[in-house]
Amino acid sequence: MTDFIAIDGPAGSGKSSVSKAVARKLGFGYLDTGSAYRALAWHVLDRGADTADADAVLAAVAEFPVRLGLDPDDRTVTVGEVDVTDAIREPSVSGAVSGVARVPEVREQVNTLFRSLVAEAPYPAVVVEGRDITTVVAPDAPVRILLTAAPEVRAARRAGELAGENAEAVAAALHKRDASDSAVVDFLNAADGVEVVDSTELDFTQTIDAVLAVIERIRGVHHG
Ligand SMILES: Nc1ncnc2c1ncn2[C@@H]1O[C@H](COP(=O)(O)OP(=O)(O)O)[C@@H](O)[C@H]1O
Ligand SMILES: Nc1ccn([C@@H]2O[C@H](COP(=O)(O)OP(=O)(O)O)[C@@H](O)[C@H]2O)c(=O)n1
Repeated sequence: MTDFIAIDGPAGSGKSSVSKAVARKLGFGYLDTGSAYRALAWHVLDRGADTADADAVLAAVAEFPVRLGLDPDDRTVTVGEVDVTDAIREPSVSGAVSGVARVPEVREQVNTLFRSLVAEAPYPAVVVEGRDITTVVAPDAPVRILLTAAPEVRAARRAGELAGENAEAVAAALHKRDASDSAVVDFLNAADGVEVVDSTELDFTQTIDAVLAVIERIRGVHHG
């Protein structure tokens, strides 16, 4: 059985970059669950529909040929024949994604996909990051981490990535998305047994080391 290393947290807390680095370091797979929600939002928009329309979202998810890899060095995402890797990071998709994430049938369908990708993974473990991995997708995972950082620090990191975008607009969009998303699943408070890593005062390398320390401690305890 492939182990889940479950990591949740709000936007810009470092989930993707830190999880990827940890997976590389340990020779594990990496699954960015947010990219599935983003790809579905892209798919809804591509069909000329609105993600606020739950019926349109359900129609789109019924025909949603998404492909996600587990290689931490290849973040390619495709929908059918279309490579959407870059398009799903566009502000238009970020602004629309919470609409698809709030539809329960969508969550069930993508969760089934995530569990089967991990079950069939050619890795001893997969670092799976998102919002509800520690609580819904893999509540029994041996390692469960909530990665947090102060809101202004998260907004500044995301604005730094989106060069050319207005920093205040990026911050406002990020906080609005967190508010919508946290009404669906709680990723601001750690569930019982979930370890908190707060990266507010840590640089990137220190954050990776903090996550590795949690994994090594828990897996060390489990496997002697
Ligand atoms: N501890 C940290 N210190 C400084 N920058 C960081 C830290 N962790 C992540 N970053 C940077 O912040 C940005 C957002 O991180 P990302 O991994 O995309 O977050 P998330 O997946 O949670 O939205 C990236 O540019 C990343 O390199
Ligand atoms: N497990 C997950 C992962 C993402 N999502 C949704 O997908 C969106 C994009 O997730 P993401 O992880 O790519 O976002 P960032 O934190 O990278 O900005 C979130 O804003 C949520 O709406 C979710 O609902 N559950």
